[in-house]
Amino acid sequence: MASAVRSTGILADTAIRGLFDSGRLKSEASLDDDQIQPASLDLRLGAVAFRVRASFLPGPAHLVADKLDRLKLHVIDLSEGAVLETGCVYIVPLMESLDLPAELAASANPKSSTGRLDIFTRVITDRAQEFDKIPAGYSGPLYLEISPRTFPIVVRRGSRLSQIRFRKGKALLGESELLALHVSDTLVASETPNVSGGGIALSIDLKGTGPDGLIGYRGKHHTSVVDVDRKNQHDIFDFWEPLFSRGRNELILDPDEFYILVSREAVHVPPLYAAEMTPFDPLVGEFRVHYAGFFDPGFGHAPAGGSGSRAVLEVRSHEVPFILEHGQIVGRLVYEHMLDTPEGLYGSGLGSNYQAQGLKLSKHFRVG
Ligand SMILES: O=c1ccn([C@H]2C[C@H](O)[C@@H](COP(=O)(O)OP(=O)(O)OP(=O)(O)O)O2)c(=O)[nH]1
Repeated sequence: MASAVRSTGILADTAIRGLFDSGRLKSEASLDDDQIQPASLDLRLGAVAFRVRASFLPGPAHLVADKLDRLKLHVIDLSEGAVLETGCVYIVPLMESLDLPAELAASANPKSSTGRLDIFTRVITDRAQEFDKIPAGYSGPLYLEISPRTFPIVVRRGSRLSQIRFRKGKALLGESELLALHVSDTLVASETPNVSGGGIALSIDLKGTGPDGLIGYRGKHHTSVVDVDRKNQHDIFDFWEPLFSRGRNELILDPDEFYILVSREAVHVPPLYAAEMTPFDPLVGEFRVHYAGFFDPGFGHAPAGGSGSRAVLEVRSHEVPFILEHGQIVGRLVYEHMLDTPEGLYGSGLGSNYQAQGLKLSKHFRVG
């Protein structure tokens, strides 16, 4: 594999390990074996959760801890596991903390498994004016805001709901670079690739691929709890209602319901790139696609067993019912350069859960 020679880009697994070795990244417990991913680090919950009245940003003059002193309603011990209820907002200090050098910034995103469970999460830093953005040179603790939307969840100290990427300088591909990469490496398997708005468009599949015409799932209400740390644990149909195309090629999104749908196109992230899904602007007011936006290097990459991987989309409509049509553009993938070649690629022996996926619910569910 060709190695990257760049001065800007997203840090790969080896460099993330290097951040720990040099004390730029710290954790109150030793790392889990699979915590470092090809282009990101999973963040772990600490031992307590603060139930707060409402979400907040500390703003430039405040530490999160000061705000918590004023806003906390209740402190929950996570050492043996605890239920976080839907509709409530919790703040959890994370085990990992940062002491970034001046040239390194970072950004956070829910893990795909977290997004697929409709758990709203955002990372907050001291003096933050934005969620999920960690400014270059940040030194201090990290906190996670958690608000389960559809299912109550069980979490515990060490649960991994969110992930962080480290970035040196500007790494984003411009549109001409993106088009050239698409021509050489087929990023999105479409006969008419749409490169615009800084990304390459993804559209929705509402025809269904299998003989039964399954197009997606809608989250049920008043379910049992989902344990975020247990795979293949819950029966799909206790939590999800399957949706079928029945020849209509469209889906009416009900307000305030949560849907898992899938992209029409297969997606590919070559090894020297990392991608992120962003909303498609003109439709932002009508519905929201995805919470979890990071796509790993190697996702959908044939040598890493990824041929044909679709993007799973987390969709929620806002105020009014909205008709989604087959082939409608719902998001864009933006690509960034990696600073170095990852040692491991998504899907290649890393225990990845979603390589070569079609329409796939989170790893917590099983059929039957
Ligand atoms: O909205 C999204 C976000 C990500 N992905 C894909 C691409 C990504 O590379 C893969 C895994 O994402 P992530 O690493 O966030 O998932 P995870 O929950 O940590 O699962 P894994 O254990 O497989 O890494 O899922 C989607 O299909 N839809």
